[in-house]
Amino acid sequence: MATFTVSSGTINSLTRTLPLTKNTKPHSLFSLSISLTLKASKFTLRASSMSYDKQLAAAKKAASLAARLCQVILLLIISASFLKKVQKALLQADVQSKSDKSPVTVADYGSQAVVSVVLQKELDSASFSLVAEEDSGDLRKEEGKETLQRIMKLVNETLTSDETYGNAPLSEEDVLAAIDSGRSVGGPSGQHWVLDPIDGTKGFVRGDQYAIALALLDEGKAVLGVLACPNLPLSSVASHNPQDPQEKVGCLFYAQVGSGTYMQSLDGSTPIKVHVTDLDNPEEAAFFESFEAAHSLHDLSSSIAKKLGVRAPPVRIDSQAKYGALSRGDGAIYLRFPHKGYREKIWDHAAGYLVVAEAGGVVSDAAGNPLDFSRGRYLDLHEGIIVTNQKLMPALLKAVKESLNEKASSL
Ligand SMILES: Nc1ncnc2c1ncn2[C@@H]1O[C@H](COP(=O)(O)O)[C@@H](O)[C@H]1OP(=O)(O)O
Ligand SMILES: [Mg+2]
Ligand SMILES: [Mg+2]
Ligand SMILES: [Mg+2]
Repeated sequence: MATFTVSSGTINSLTRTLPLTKNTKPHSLFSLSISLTLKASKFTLRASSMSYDKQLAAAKKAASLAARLCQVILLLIISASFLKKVQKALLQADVQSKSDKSPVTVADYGSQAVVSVVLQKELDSASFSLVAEEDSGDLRKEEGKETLQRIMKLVNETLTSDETYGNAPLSEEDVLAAIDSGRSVGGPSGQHWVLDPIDGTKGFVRGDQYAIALALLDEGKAVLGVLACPNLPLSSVASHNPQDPQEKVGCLFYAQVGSGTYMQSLDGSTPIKVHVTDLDNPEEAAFFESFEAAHSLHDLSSSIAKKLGVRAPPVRIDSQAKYGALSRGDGAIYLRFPHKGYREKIWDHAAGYLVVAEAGGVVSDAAGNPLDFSRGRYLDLHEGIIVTNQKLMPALLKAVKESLNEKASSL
């Protein structure tokens, strides 16, 4: 039946527009089979989980290739510290500052261009919509010319490393256009890709954790989430020994709505299904927070952890790698409380959200409301974001509420 390829979002909008009157005879509608799907929520789920396989394959390919580009640049940046002054200065030009003072690198731009090109090559580019962090403004300026050439070279090398793309190099203009395809404003209808080409740029530049985070929204809901975490160990972060050269790093997490979360190595091992921890005693919980104190109030997190009775110190890592690590049970709680005035963006959470939700976890704002990705480029939130499993969430919400009240009354 044709409706098997229709997503639940499309079914909802179709049924909204069907001319249903009290005289409508069930058999007269093109598909009262569609209205049956509304009753049969199981079918709707199956339809939605079956519908995104092609997009998932494209998203995994795009994120893996972008990760390859980032790791090449990271090696150069790290080795720059061993090079002579001139080369060092050249490579430091790879890291620049945006108007909001946050860093951006040739890898952020290159990753965004690669993901945009791969998705458009693999899927129907006519209906392509991408909400992404970077834009080409600075690269179009006179002083951005050299950087742009470098990005173009890196993007072309990355794409030709995949034999399916042959050898048709992109021009500077193609690269600029690919980056700027990320200017979509998203919203509640239709399908939109959501990309953070490097989430955790500060971690990337330090050689620590970062992620390429790619999600697909359908009718405002996250239906696919892919997180490539090139520096995340394949084993638990809790037992990871960074001095051990035998320990493998490079994880690819992916989730499709209704189908669970899987992890494989970035170099292509067999995927394994992952699940959040089933811990119910907060005293044994490990909790994640930002490495950067400027990104999240560490004092507030420690007050919450104390109320819960958490004994272990926080695990501080950059980027949505925290969502990936939590989805496989490396830790039980992730707390994020940005400083006043900071507005969270959808690309910083959409992929991580689905990876955790499909692994059995819960992601909400500090008041317990689900995250709403349908409102454009920003997330409108109450205070912060909290993530844990179903069992720990009630106690966590209570501790968060108490700590926020204490903070408010101390001001
Ligand atoms: N002042 C800020 N407060 C909160 N988050 C921020 C701030 N500045 C940048 N970010 C974003 O926070 C995320 C990383 O946070 P963390 O590693 O602390 O979880 C990144 O998405 C980063 O953007 P970017 O994607 O540019 O790195
Ligand atoms: Mg940034
Ligand atoms: Mg980010
Ligand atoms: Mg980013």
